[in-house]
Parts: sequence; C-alpha cells; structure tokens
Amino acid sequence: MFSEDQLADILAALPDPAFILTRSGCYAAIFGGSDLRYYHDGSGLVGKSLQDVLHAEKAMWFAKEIEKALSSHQLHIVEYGLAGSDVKGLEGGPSNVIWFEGRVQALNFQVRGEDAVLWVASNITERHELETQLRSLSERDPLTNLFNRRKLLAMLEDQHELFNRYKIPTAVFIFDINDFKKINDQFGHLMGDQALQAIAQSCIAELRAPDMAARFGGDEFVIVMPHTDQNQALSIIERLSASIEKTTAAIGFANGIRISGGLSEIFSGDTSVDEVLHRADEKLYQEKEAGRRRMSELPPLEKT
Ligand SMILES: Nc1nc2c(ncn2[C@@H]2O[C@H](COP(=O)(O)OP(=O)(O)OP(=O)(O)O)[C@@H](O)[C@H]2O)c(=O)[nH]1
Repeated sequence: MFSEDQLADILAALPDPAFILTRSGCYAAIFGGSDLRYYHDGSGLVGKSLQDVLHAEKAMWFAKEIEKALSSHQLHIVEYGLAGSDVKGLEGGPSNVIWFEGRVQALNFQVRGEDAVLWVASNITERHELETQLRSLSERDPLTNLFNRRKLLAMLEDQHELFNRYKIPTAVFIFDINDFKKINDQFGHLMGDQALQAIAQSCIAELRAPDMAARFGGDEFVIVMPHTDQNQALSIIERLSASIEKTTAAIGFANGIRISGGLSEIFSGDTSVDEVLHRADEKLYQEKEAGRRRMSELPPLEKT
C-alpha cells in the first residue's frame, strides 16, 4: 500500500522518537521525534553507544532495561528522568529533569548482528509535574509542608507491617504546643501560624532521613522514627524540643515555645496503628496533666 519512501516519511512523522537500541547499547537507528516542542533532533546519536552519550550510572540503567525487554519479549514500560548531569557534555547545562515514559519492545530480528529493541520515548514532564503537585497536595499539610494526617497513617501502616514481618522497632512521638491558644490570643493568628512553621522547620532540621514528621491537626504533630526504640528516641526528642525553643525564640517568642509529648513504640500485640497512637496520646495527656499540676502548685502571684 505504501512505497518504501512513504513508509520512511510516515516513520519520520511520528511525534515521539523511536530508537532502535541493540543489546550492547548501540543506537542503531532513530525514527520520528517530529514534535519539536519536546524533542531535539536525535539523528546525531546513530552509531554511538549509550556509554558514549550517557554517564555510567544512567547508561547502565538503560542497558538493564533493554535486557529486561529482551528477556521478557513483552512490552516493557519504564519511567525515567534525564538531567543535564546524566548526559556527557551537558553537565553544566540546565539542571531541570526531563521525564520520559519509555515503551520498550524486543524485535524479532537482529540489528547489526545483535538482539535489539524498539524504545519509544514520550516526554511526560508536564504530566509528571502535575502528578508530583497532586501527590504533594494530597500528602502534605499546606501550612507547614509536613506530611498530613492521611499520609502519616498510611506510613504508619507500612511500618506496622514491617514490624510484623521483620520486628523493626519503630518509635512514635506525639507532641503539641503548650498553651497555643494563649499564643494565638496574645500574638495573633498569623504569629501562631509562623510558630507552626518554625516548629516544622525544626522537625526537618533535627530528624534523620528515615524519620517522618507530620502535622496531625491543629497544634498536634507526630514523629515516626523507624529503626528506633523508645530509649533511643529520647535523645532525638530532647534535641527536637531544644531546637523548637530556639527557632521559635528566633522569630520573636521570648524564651521559645515549649512542647509536651508522649512517646511509644510499635509492640508485638498491636493489632492496628491506632493502638500505638493511642498509647502515645495517653502519655501526652499525662504529661499535660503533670504540667498543669506543676503550674497550680506554684505560689500565687503576689499583688504589688
Ligand atoms: N494560628 C493557628 N492556630 C491554630 C491552627 N490550628 C489550630 N489552631 C489553634 O490552636 C489552639 C489549640 O488550642 P488547645 O487545643 O486548647 O491547646 P492549647 O491552648 O495548646 O492548650 P494545651 O494543649 O492544654 O497546652 C486553638 O486555639 C486553635 O484555634 C492553625 O493552623 N494556625
């Protein structure tokens, strides 16, 4: 129906680029990529290898995915980002990552004496950014940018499962701000918001990479510390409390804001994450009560 020239034209007109990549990582041919909003002319790649074009780690990743498609002979779909730092000669270029969906299919014939795949790359950067934004909106508290309650509960469920399987200790600390209502009343809601943000900053600065901080609601926060039992968590909590006093003092709260907290950890008998949260919450309540008792035991203020 179509002449060879017409078929070549049709392939060239494909909006997304389609690469023929051999098992050893050679760019044997490139078709399409006519949508110039998203793709540069890739014809210069033909004859080069992944190792010529990309830095070792990325080249190895491509080689592995090619291998997977060749061994499965099924359509293999991958999502990946490419930054200037991945491409040889573009290290100083733009730092933004361009995201692609690769659809990779083994070919039934050899190319340049090797097994080969057809790799169709679609630029999905806009979709990826939208997905990232949507995920952030659904997982984060907009005021503090910490995880929200929903995400925290999902992460705690994961930790609970890990605990059941591998007995990985996980400490959980719930804290809230002492007399936050008075702070709002005295300094205004805006300063109250700034206090919440400063506390979030302390959480981010003081916690370790695997720890997770969430705003549970109002002035209540929850910290989940995987690979940490309650005893080990104590020093982290002391550090965090000190940091909160310091950061809030720095934004104008004389002597800094104090928190009260309750600490627990996932135990073998826990049937749900609610149980560990409940234990930590009980301890928070006890600490609040003890604090109130301490305050009421102070001698009344002398009238001057
Ligand atoms: N500025 C600000 N205030 C909030 C926000 N969310 C909740 N609050 C306020 O936080 C206060 C929490 O008050 P309480 O639960 O009585 O707690 P508290 O005053 O800290 O008392 P204790 O916990 O007993 O020390 C309420 O006044 C809420 O209006 C917020 O996003 N921003």
